Amino acid sequence: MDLTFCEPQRTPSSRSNAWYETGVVGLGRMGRIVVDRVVEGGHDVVAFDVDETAVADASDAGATPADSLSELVEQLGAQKRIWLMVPAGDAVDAALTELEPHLDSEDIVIDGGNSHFEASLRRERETDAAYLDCGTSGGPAGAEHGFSLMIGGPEWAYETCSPVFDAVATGPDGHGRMGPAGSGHYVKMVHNGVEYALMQAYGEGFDLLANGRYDLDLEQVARTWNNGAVIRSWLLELCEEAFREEGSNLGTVADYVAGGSTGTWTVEEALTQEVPVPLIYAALAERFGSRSDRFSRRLANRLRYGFGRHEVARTE
Ligand SMILES: NC(=O)C1=CN([C@@H]2O[C@H](COP(=O)(O)OP(=O)(O)OC[C@H]3O[C@@H](n4cnc5c(N)ncnc54)[C@H](O)[C@@H]3O)[C@@H](O)[C@H]2O)C=CC1
Ligand SMILES: O=C(CO)[C@H](O)[C@H](O)COP(=O)(O)O
Repeated sequence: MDLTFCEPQRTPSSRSNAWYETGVVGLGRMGRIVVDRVVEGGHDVVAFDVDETAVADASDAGATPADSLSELVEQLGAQKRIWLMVPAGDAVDAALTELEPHLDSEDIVIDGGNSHFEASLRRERETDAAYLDCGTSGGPAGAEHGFSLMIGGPEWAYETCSPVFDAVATGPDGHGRMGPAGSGHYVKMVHNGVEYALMQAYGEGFDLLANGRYDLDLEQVARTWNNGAVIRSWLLELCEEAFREEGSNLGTVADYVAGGSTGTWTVEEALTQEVPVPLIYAALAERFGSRSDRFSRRLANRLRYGFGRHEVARTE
């Protein structure tokens, strides 16, 4: 396995450990939490989103509003630190393209979204600023306790931004520099693969309990497991919450799971590295399989008739 990413050769002409202002771009579910926690941490924030209402709300929460990216840059002054929390993909490139004429090697851009690590490597090469790829975990629930931040990029930039990472994360232990450019988003990609597999494992266990020999209260099972059991976890607490709010049979919750991009990247990378990840792949396949009638199951149904004259189950 050869995963030798090059450390960026650029270094700023002068370093500063002082924290100035943080620009936050993208004020949705996650970006707004970044704003709130940075403000609560005693730092100044300049906030921009293409959605004017989101900017006004962030302003009410103590951020300085910006009507455009160029206004955000003007308000930040020298040594800009800009945290992108926009959807992965085109929105990141669009923001960077607009920011780029205003950036130099003293500036730092943090991408806190779920970007593919190879896109982050490209962006790190293309920008004049120091680029930190920051995998973010904790979801909107992180508003209260903070996120877990997995960060890749130059060490000086990571150290410079540490006060703000302390504020956005659960604390100093809630963030870490994983390594050079790309490594933050690489670790987050694998994190999401693990997330898929854990969700699948809990799902299968509760499926058997829901359809097994006993009439069980699954909220009670989850609560009991969450108190001291080997398999206790935050995802299991979310299972407990789901059964409490939806009932043991999950009520009207559909047999359909959206998402899938980060799990797909994990499986693709595992194939490239020839590392077996059968659980993560199975979880991803189950997710894809939830989106339509399973052709493979329908064919198996018909093939049993072919070889054994077993009755074919039909929809009508
Ligand atoms: N929601 C979650 O649980 C988690 C999300 N993430 C990642 O964080 C990133 C943001 O996710 P969310 O906050 O959930 O998305 P969201 O959809 O709630 O918010 C995205 C915000 O970005 C704004 N936006 C889009 N393009 C923009 C642009 N060019 N300039 C300025 N603003 C722009 C939108 O108006 C919106 O307010 C994504 O990459 C996501 O994958 C990471 C971990 C957990
Ligand atoms: O990163 C996350 C959690 O850790 C996000 O919630 C992400 O959207 C989850 O991935 P998917 O949408 O594929 O389920």
